[in-house]
Amino acid sequence: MLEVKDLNTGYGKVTVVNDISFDVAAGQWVSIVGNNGAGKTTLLKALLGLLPVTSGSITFDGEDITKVAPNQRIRRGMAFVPQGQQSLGTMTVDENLHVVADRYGAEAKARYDEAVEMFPILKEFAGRRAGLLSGGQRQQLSIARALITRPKLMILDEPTEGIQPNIVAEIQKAIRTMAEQKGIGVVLVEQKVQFAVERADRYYVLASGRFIASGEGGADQVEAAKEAMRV
Ligand SMILES: Nc1ncnc2c1ncn2[C@@H]1O[C@H](COP(=O)(O)OP(=O)(O)OP(=O)(O)O)[C@@H](O)[C@H]1O
Repeated sequence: MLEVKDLNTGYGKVTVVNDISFDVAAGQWVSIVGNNGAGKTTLLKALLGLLPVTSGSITFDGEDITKVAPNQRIRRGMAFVPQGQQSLGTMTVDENLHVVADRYGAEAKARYDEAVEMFPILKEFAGRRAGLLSGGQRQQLSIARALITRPKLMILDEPTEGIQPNIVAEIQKAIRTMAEQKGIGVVLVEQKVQFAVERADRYYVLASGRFIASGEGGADQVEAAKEAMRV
C-alpha cells in the first residue's frame, strides 16, 4: 500500500535522510527504530508531505504521491499521530473525539464507538478535560482521534515518549489490533526498541539518516535490533 523508494530528504541543501526504501502492506506493522537525531521525524515529515523530497518516490495506494500536498495525503487515507500527545487540552475527551467524528455525519456515532472500543479508558474519562489526563491517556486519545478517520495507513511518531510502562503495553496491543483486525498499515518510529519490534511485522534501524539493519519483528528479534542500534 505504501512504497517508499530511494527517498532522500532534508532541510534546504542539507540532506538528512538518505536512500530510504521500504514497503508497508495493508495490515502490516512496520517499525523504524533509531536514536536521537537519527532522522526519524524527518523521514515521517517527508512521508506526510511536510518536507519536499529531494529524490526518490512515495507511492500510496497505487498512486505516486511524492508531490501531493499533506492535506490530500490525509484525505487519501493517511493518519498521523504526532509526538507529544497533542489533543485539545481545554476540551473534554468526548469533545476531542466529537470534533473529528462529527465530520462524518450519519457515520459519526459508529466511528466514535469504534475508536473508544479500542481504548475503554476514554469512555470512563469522557467528561474530563484532555489537559488533565496522564500522558499515556492523552496518547490513547490522539490515537483514537486518528482511528476515527478510518485510515488505511497510521503513522505514529514515538507514541511512548514519557509514558508509564502499563500504558505502553496497552498502546502496543492497540497497534497490533488495528493492524490485524482493521487491516490498517502502520509506520511507527521509536527509540524504544522492545516496544517497537516485539509485536511488529518488520523493523528497520535508522542511523545517521540511513537504514543500517532490518528484519522480521517479534520478541526474539528485539536483541538483534538493539545490537544493530548500538553500532
Ligand atoms: N528544521 C530543521 N532544520 C535543520 N536541521 C534539522 C531540522 N530538524 C531536524 N534537523 C536535523 O536533522 C537530523 C535528524 O533530526 P530528526 O528530528 O529527524 O531526528 P529524530 O530521529 O526524529 O530524533 P528524536 O528522536 O530526537 O526526535 C538532526 O541532525 C537534526 O539536527
